[in-house]
Order: sequence, then structure tokens, then C-alpha cells
Amino acid sequence: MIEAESLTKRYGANTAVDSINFTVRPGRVTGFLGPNGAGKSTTMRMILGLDRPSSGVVRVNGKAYARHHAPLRQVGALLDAKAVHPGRSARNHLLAVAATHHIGAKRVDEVIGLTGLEPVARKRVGGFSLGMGQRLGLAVALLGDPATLILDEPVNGLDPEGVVWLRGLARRLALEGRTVFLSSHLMSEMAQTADHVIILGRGRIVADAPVSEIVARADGDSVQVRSPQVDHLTHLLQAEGATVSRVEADLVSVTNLGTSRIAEIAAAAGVVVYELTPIARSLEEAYIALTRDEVEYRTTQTSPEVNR
Ligand SMILES: Nc1ncnc2c1ncn2[C@@H]1O[C@H](COP(=O)(O)OP(=O)(O)OP(=O)(O)O)[C@@H](O)[C@H]1O
Repeated sequence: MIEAESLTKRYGANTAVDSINFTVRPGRVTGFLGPNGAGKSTTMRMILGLDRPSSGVVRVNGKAYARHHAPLRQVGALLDAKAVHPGRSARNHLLAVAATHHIGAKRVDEVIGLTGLEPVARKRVGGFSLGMGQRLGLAVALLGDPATLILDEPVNGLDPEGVVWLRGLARRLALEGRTVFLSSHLMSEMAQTADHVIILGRGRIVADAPVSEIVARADGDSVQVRSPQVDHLTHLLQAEGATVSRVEADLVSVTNLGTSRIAEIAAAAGVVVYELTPIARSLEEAYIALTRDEVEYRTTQTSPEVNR
């Protein structure tokens, strides 16, 4: 569990993280999204005690990171996969990290197995591909069998097979009851991996909700309506506040009204409808809409709809 309360980080006049509150719960995969410079890495560094908050607090498994006696057993983190001595073998690197927490060679070999590092475990880390480096970073994160995992852009450098593998691993770790918090720029990836997402825009939380809810709640879901009486229907729908645009001679795209309401209006007027198709937005589109709203949010100071 990760809990942030009024967490703030200022760099001079720039507020990188602006009084955010959130809870990352165990038993599910939580994605951390946001455009470049939104404050994701700064937030993750504060969670791990690598950056001191200007104000506010953040706790991991109930305490500030620095107050844990054996942090590796509480929190596994992957921040910069390249921060490894290049002359050491992967196994020796893992043994060295394990020794700091009295973790034995048996667990080292277990995490080598878990992360698919067996073929390269005795090779020098200096010669590793980015993907192998990511797997080694994950192996370090898993060493202490921690209840909480914090992974910054974990799919970076992984090949398609590696991406699928990581997705499965994240889901399995969450199913075991762990807290899994991972950042990504890839919305499509998040839609397949995360149960829940927290979206940051310019240091503020613009959404904190299940993935399905983010997609469903985003404005602008549209409905395609095909009817031989499309002009008449257009007038009726516009009178109810819908935005209607013509796609084909007998087909319109309707926003601001749901399928059931459109069907009721058509039925009440005796209008024949051949097709009524809800067009869902992808997470990518919903995300772009949300971060665009964030700009409005900052200028109007009204509450963003999806925030909770
Ligand atoms: N050490 C620092 N000194 C000054 N400003 C910083 C420092 N670290 C981050 N910032 C600023 O804080 C803001 C948030 O940066 P941060 O790296 O946390 O964003 P991010 O969401 O992780 O972005 P990215 O996806 O590009 O890594 C940016 O405006 C950045 O320039």
C-alpha cells in the first residue's frame, strides 16, 4: 500500500508535484500515467526516499520508506535499470545486493528463474541489451519478496515477448496480494495491464479510477445512428441537447446522448432506426481528453469530472 497526503515537490518556482493525495492499494495493478514532465518520476523518487517532499507525506506499507529497517523486503523498485557495475555478472550483482539484506543464494537463483535470466546469469552485465538490463532490474526488485513493487517504465527496451511476459508477471504479483505500481507512456499497454490508473497532469491528479471507468466517463463517447429518416431524427436529438454530425447520407454520429435515450426518442416519434452503435473511446483517446481538460482545470480552478 502506498499513501500520499498533500505530497508536494517544488524546484525553485516550478511546482513539479502539487499537493497530491492518492492511495495505491494491494491486490491490483495500478498504472501511473502522465505526459512528459507531469511529475511521475519525482513522485516515485519521493515514495522511495530519494527526494524529500517540500511538504506533505508519503508512506509505503504504513511508514516512510526511510523508516523501514529492511526496505528491500518491503518495497521492490525499478527506477534506473542501468545503475549496475558493468564488470559483474548478473548473478554476482544479485548476490551482492542480496548480501545487504541477508538474503541467500537460493532466493537469488529463484529471481533469476522468475525473470528469465538463466541463459545470461553468469555473463557480464556490461554486455546486456536494454531488455536484459530491465529483467535484471526486476530481479533486484523481486529479491526481498516485497509486498510493494514500484516500477518506472518497466516495459522500456523489452521485445514484444518481453512485454507480454512483464504483463503476466505484474498481474501475477498483484493476484498474490501485492501492491503493484507502474508508470508508462503507453496507454494501450496500460489498458491491458492495469486494473486502475492514476493520471498526472502538470503535477496534479486528473484522474484516479478503474481503467474501465476512465474510458466510460470520458466525454465524447459517440453513437452511430443509421436511419432512413435521419434529418427528422437529427432535429429531435438536437432538441434534446445532442451534437449530431453527418457521416453518410443515412448515418449520423451523435455525442452527448446515450444509446438508450436515442432509442427512446426515435421510438416516441415513430422514427425507424436501422443501426445504433456505441463507439467507445480507447484509453489513449480518453487520456488525451483528460490531460487536455487538465489545462482547463488549471485556468478555471473547477474540479475535474473524473477526479475522485
Ligand atoms: N532535479 C530537478 N531539478 C529541477 N527540476 C526538476 C528536477 N527533477 C524534475 N524537475 C522538473 O519537475 C517536473 C516533473 O518532472 P518529472 O521527471 O517528475 O516528470 P515525469 O512525469 O517523470 O516526466 P517523464 O515522463 O518525462 O520522465 C518537470 O518540470 C521537471 O523539469
